[in-house]
Amino acid sequence: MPKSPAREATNSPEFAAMDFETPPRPTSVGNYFDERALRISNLIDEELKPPLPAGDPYPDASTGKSTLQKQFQLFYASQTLDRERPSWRPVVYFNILKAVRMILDELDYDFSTRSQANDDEAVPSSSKTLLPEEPAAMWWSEIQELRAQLLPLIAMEDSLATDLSGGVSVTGGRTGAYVRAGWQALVTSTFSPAESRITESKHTSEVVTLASRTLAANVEPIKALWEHPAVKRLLDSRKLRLDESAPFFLASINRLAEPDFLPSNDDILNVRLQTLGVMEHTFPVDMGGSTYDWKLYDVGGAYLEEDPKTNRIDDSLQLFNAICSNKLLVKAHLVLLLNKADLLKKKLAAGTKVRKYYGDRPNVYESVSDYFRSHFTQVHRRKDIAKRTLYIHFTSMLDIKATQSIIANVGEVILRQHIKQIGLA
Ligand SMILES: Nc1nc2c(ncn2[C@@H]2O[C@H](COP(=O)(O)OP(=O)(O)OP(=O)(O)O)[C@@H](O)[C@H]2O)c(=O)[nH]1
Ligand SMILES: [Mg+2]
Repeated sequence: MPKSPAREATNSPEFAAMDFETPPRPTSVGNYFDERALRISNLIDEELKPPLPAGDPYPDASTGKSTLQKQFQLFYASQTLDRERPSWRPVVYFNILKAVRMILDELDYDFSTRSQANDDEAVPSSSKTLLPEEPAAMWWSEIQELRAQLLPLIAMEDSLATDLSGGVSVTGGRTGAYVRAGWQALVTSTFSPAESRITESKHTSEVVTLASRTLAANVEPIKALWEHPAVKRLLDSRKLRLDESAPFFLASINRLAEPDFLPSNDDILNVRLQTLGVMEHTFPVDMGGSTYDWKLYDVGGAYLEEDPKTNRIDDSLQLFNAICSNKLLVKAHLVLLLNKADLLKKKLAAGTKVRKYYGDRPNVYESVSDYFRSHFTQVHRRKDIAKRTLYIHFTSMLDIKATQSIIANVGEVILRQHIKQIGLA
């Protein structure tokens, strides 16, 4: 049987983000907190069970680190974000092309497996997935027609990815485009011999120009594909799992396909572009009248080895454990952002249940988030060698207003600490 292309492209285990193993048991008992910790410690190996609402994004390994970096940039250096705006255009195109290709691949796979099931006499009728009332043949010819129209567009995906990755070819299949430090210069700037320096210019690579034109010529088939009942059915049944950015971009295709399209802040925050290696960002920050350069290091998670047997919360708890007990970080402040809270809310509202050890607790955001938070608090309480204050925020990094207010708070805490240190010096 052919392998599902969409599942191949996103190899994360279902709901792994919410599924975790036993954290270490508390060493002391007796006080309320330890009892509570012990109880929590028994509430492990939990799983969130689908069903998933229509179009709900598939949880992937990317937690939103680069999105946080963009929010910092928006807060502390919005003029640099304005300058970079044109370089996000090909990334938006890439996200659209990838989504279109994944939809078509999954439709192919779905149709071929369903035909196989129906042809196979040995398959019990209950396993046959082709519903008798479904106008399969009709929608299949519609999809084939759309595919033929969209072929020139999806054929550009790889060259666009290579363009964005600055010539880095990505092995292991079409997993996406990767960017590393300086990528924006590759797609938006050009060398001006007359001025002997790198200048911002209107230069756009041929690939990007072609992608823009091809996209403009294909607005209708893209819309028809995205709104097609066969696609909706695949999304509802969770057979089709797209990048989180896909619904956002496909729903706005008219605007994005305009020839003079310039990405908005929301577009820039929504794009999915994997980070390669470590990228350093510098922000000038005013602290008590003097300007300091803050450095933000954005680490790419793409090449981190993930053990498919170790679930993500457990992974995060182990990492947080190492951070709290790391002597080199003893002078660092601890701010823990538990991101994508909007997705957690959405899933719980849609009836997704926290299963197993969660017991009879209410399956609502307040209770579930408190439960997750307490695991980290517990690790911090036991492992923080410097007895620091731990600031924990549940965040939704696509929400500009809320995230900017958190960044302002974090900034204030650091500023206060800094003034204290200067005072003590
Ligand atoms: N719904 C939702 N989506 C988010 C949130 N934060 C980030 N995203 C989206 O998640 C995707 C991945 O975000 P990135 O910031 O690229 O993730 P990353 O951690 O930098 O990933 P790597 O570079 O691969 O390690 C993007 O499409 C973001 O728009 C959030 O709070 N809620
Ligand atoms: Mg990143």
